[in-house]
Amino acid sequence: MSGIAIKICGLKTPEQVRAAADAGASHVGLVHFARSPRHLSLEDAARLRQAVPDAVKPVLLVVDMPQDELRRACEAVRPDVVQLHGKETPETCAALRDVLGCEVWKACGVKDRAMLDDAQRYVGAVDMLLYDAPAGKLPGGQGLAIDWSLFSGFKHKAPWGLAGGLTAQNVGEAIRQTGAPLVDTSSGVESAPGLKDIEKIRAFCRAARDA
Ligand SMILES: O=C(O)c1ccccc1N[C@@H]1O[C@H](COP(=O)(O)O)[C@@H](O)[C@H]1O
Repeated sequence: MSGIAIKICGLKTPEQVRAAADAGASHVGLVHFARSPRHLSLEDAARLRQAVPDAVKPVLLVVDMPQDELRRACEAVRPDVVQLHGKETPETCAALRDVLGCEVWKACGVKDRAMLDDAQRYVGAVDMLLYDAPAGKLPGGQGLAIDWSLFSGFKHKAPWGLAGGLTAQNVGEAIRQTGAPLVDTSSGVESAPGLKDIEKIRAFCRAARDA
């Protein structure tokens, strides 16, 4: 069995959190972004966070949230990780990392080698770079895959993870092609936008662990 880290994002119920944890997820994502079909109020996110077992890290996903608001959100939800999925600059990320008292991950949209090179501006400012497809109508959660061949021969200078359109069917190939140490999925384990499917969560975790 591989030691790959697995994040299942956009969970809404304690049953889904338990299913992800039992299936071997290392991280579960709680989305606080009003335009997302996976949005949770801070009250609901704080309640759901209590259902996360100690062995699993809760990740609070936000988009371009002002520092003071995000600090208060973290006090309420107590995540182990904040995932910044907007246009936050390296300077903003570094400042947040200083004040939040938890890990800070930056999602970077990449569709070509120039965008991958540009994302390296965040090295040193964040705890992990999470590569995703570039923003479309929404900044993420779009089910769009990256061209994995971009990572071929790329020398990573910081911890990193792979997101974007990952499913039980393609995650094994994605891991083999990219060597990603962490994989992250949201829409790939749903039966409709915002509706998680527990069987798909189990199948995704199995496929990632078996890769
Ligand atoms: O999940 C969302 O609704 C979302 C909203 C705004 C920003 C990011 C969001 N999700 C993250 O996007 C990537 C890729 O998701 P997908 O697997 O392609 O659906 C992942 O990190 C999600 O956590």
